[in-house]
Amino acid sequence: MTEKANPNFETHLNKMTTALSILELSKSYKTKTNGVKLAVNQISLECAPGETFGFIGPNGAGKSTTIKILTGVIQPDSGHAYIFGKDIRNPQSRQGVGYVPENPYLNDSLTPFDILSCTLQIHGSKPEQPAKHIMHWLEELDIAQVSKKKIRSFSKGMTQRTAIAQALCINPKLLILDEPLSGLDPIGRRDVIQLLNKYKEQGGSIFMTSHVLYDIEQLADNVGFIKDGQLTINPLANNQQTLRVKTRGIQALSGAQQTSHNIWERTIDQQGLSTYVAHATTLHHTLIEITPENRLSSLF
Ligand SMILES: Nc1ncnc2c1ncn2[C@@H]1O[C@H](COP(=O)(O)OP(=O)(O)OP(=O)(O)O)[C@@H](O)[C@H]1O
Repeated sequence: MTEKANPNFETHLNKMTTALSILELSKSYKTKTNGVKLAVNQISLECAPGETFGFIGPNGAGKSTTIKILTGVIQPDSGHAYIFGKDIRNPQSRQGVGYVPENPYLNDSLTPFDILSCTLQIHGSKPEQPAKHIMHWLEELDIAQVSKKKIRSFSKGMTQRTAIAQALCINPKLLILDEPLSGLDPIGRRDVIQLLNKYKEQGGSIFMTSHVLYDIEQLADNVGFIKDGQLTINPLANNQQTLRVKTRGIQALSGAQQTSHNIWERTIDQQGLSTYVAHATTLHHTLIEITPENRLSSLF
């Protein structure tokens, strides 16, 4: 596509400074009953360099469809997207972009070492000592010991680790991650979150989906909530933090639920906290804990 053919050319020029920008992107599918399903409905968003954008929404909301468009797997019906100012219709835009798909498919006759080696070549990435560089990333993902084993013998978690090493080894200018933590055990999840935070600290940009909202809250600077193909940016921006208060006592507390014997829990906003705790104390309750509620979960 030429610049002149793009009706949003002026906006496009402004987007040269963003890691990712999406402008009124739409995609529909034909349904089995000859109908049309609008999977992505005129969505627009921006992810600045060095920013992590969390892209969340329920099953079937349009997340993977958006990611497939960005990664060139499918074409949009209309709209535009740019990676560091390059139109995604140009495959060059994806040079230097690390991608972890949902359920990564890796050629199972290859080894992690082969896969990272091919990936470096495809992206024109030329580390000084390629073998050492590859082993560094396999060590970071804790799969160095199986670097020469074929993927076909791997568990889901090991395959996922290989896909993440593959995305990171090119020193990516942008990471596009579709459920990157799925299939990982708790230690693996913690390690990968640490790696992603390190990548962020070094100025990396991330566009990611996750059903684990806690992970998004840990990593994302901005959040987009998509439902039925429609996107809301930072849906909780003006909401107050809510808190979960747990107390122990015999008497019932108004608004609280008894979750086990003599244990009472209630979600409350910050403003109401002191009154509620004072009320609980009057009724001889002991405060057990106050924890921040996962605010994003309230969107679902
Ligand atoms: N190839 C396809 N053909 C027809 N419909 C499709 C196709 N791919 C996705 N859809 C439909 O488009 C909508 C969006 O699907 P998509 O996979 O983008 O959702 P998602 O947000 O990634 O969901 P999940 O969280 O379950 O992965 C859904 O209604 C889905 O059934």
